[in-house]
Amino acid sequence: MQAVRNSLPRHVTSMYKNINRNFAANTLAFHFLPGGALSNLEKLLEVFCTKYGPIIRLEGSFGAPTLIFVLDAEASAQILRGENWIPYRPGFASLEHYRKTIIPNNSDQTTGLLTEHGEPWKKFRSAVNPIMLHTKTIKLYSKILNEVADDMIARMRYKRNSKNEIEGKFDVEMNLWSLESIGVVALGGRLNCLDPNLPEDSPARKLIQTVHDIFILSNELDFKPSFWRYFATPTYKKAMKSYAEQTRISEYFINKARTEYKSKQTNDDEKGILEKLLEIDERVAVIMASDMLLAGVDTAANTMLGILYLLAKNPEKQEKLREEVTSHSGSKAYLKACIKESLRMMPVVAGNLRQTTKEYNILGYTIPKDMLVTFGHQYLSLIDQHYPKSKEFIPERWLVDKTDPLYYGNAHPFAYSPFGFGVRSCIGRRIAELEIETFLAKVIENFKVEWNGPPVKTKIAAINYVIGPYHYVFKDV
Ligand code: HEM
Repeated sequence: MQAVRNSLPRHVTSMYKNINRNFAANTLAFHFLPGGALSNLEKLLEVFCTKYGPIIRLEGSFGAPTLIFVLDAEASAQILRGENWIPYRPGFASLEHYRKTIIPNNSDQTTGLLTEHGEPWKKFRSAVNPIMLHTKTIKLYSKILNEVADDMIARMRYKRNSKNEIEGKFDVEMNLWSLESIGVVALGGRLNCLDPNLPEDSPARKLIQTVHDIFILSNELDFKPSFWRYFATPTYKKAMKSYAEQTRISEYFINKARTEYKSKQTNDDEKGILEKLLEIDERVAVIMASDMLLAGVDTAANTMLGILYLLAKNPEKQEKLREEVTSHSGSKAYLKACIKESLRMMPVVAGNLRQTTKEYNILGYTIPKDMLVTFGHQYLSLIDQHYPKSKEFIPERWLVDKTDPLYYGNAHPFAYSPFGFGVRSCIGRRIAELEIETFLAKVIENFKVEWNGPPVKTKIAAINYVIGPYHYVFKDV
């Protein structure tokens, strides 16, 4: 059996090298491709797949690892299932370095879901799963997430100009909403990110700034070429400071929440995620809170940016959603379908990643042990073979029955994977869905969303970002 093909024409090999120079260990970093737009990546993968087949090897260079692209749903299924005992997903290298080497006496301590692998990851995940994935506990946040959504709607009205556009950077606005939302879960209370009069020196404002800095800095260190592994670069120093600051402020909020919990008697049914995590171990609570703040802000914010864009471009679908939302029937079927469809077309994570723990022989290729493999689910969910009329926003495909050619169940189940797969899939999925459902329903109830400009641009850094200029228009319903 031949090892994964790498007998490529010279120009393609050199293009690969360019790619790999910018490729870091945990995800795709294709923003440097000409134009930096996501469509380029899709086109590139389409060309690769047609020319070289569904399994492609990108040779590593300049310290970046070699990467295998899997662009076949069944092959993805075989590897992801084969790796589902203790999945190894490398990444967040600078954060891992901070948690394992910079924090004193921490080398033998668990550091959390984003930075652990193997048995330590499994132990941590087993401890937090029953709390983080408990439907009843998640539902406790409905009321407060409604309040956050109401406040965000008020903020949007306040920020709107005479043309019904939001002044300033709309992505930052969405980040404030998502940080406020995940803050109530991770830190047990409101951060007041949405308050225009929040004092400059408040811990909340510092946390907002620190989380923002971390997104920028970790992207620089983890996904772009950098010498921080050899010496302390200025970006490295800033990142270490930000990681420390985030831990310090998280501890501050958690201690505050702990004091409040102590003064009131709550029965088990009313205890939220933070309260329950604190009962396991304060360390676990602080780490989990930090990871929620890191993993839960840009992801939810960019998902919202994508959904609002797709609904703006499909006014009749938006109207249908508005009918459901304003009927107050309690049904969320179309709302959920719109979110699923949006995550199919504009998923925030383009490709899941695993490091193989054994050799695989698939489709005539050998994928050795210890290879980084990325599964191109965004590519797969945008081809007609899996989703007919794949480039069209059709939420109905998630609702129709088997007899309809659009029925989503006709697609291979591994063609769609916005929250990852198996035991290592997104632990914040239910929280994210509740946040997004709550806020999206309010937006559609209050505003007719339009897009007044050329097609939206996206870029891939650690995740898919919807980038400006933002041409959203929010007219009163
Ligand atoms: C729409 C929003 C979100 C999307 C699309 C998303 C997507 C993902 C994906 C694809 C993964 C990798 C899964 C895998 O490797 O199989 C992941 C992991 C993770 N996500 Fe999310 N996520 C979202 C929101 C959130 C939120 C709100 C939180 C906060 C609780 C969160 C916390 C995490 C954590 C901690 C992990 C690592 C899990 C582990 O390794 O065990 N995510 N997410």
